[in-house]
Amino acid sequence: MSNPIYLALDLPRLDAAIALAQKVKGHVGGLKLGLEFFCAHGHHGVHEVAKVGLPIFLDLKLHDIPNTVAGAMQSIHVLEPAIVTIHAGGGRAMMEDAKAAAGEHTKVVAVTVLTSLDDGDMASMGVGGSAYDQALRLADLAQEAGLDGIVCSGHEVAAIHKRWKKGYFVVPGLRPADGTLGDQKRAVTPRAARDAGASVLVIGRPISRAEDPVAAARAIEATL
Ligand SMILES: O=C(O)c1cc(=O)[nH]c(=O)n1[C@@H]1O[C@H](COP(=O)(O)O)[C@@H](O)[C@H]1O
Repeated sequence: MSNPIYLALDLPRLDAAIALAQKVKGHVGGLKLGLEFFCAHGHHGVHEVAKVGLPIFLDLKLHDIPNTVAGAMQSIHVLEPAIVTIHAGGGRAMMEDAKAAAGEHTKVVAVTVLTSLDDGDMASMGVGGSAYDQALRLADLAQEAGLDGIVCSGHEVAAIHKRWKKGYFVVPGLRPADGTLGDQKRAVTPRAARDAGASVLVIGRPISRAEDPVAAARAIEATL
């Protein structure tokens, strides 16, 4: 099985992101470029990081009216990302149009409930039920819309897997057993997420902020 870890390169500097990717590339299976990186470096930055030679996950979390999201998907065709994120909360028509506009080899996955949110946040946003309930509802909607998969926490992935056998499941909010949570509220260990059926394990700060990122990546890889 190929390495399921995608390293989140949430760094403001292009040279630092490339240097980190080069260092750990033997211990991760792909590189995730998110909003911090894309807003700073755009297409040029993606092309530069792609030279490291690993698949690119473009985490743009698109969320707008269907026409605008479809246009954005077309604008990133040329980057040939392996994975792109949109928000399931944009609704079924938005997800359908995003998938229709995506490149043939790009997996389009919808974020259900961010791993930085918990049941209290659901209540404060007027969402009925728990974060778990909402993640399952939005995963069903993403499946109906014909997407490739979803992003969810390690707490829901097993239940969603049961309802969507061929889905592609991206799980962030991962922390080693002794890791610092930071802003993540629904965290599990990388091993627990993999055992629950995650296809992709997104890991950022536990590697990028470690004193020795290579040792941290190796240690996580060894638990899988
Ligand atoms: O779409 C994502 O990748 C994502 C969804 C989510 O619910 N939670 C989440 O943390 N992420 C991303 O996953 C990465 C997690 O980073 P760390 O918390 O540093 O491991 C960040 O780049 C987030 O943008």
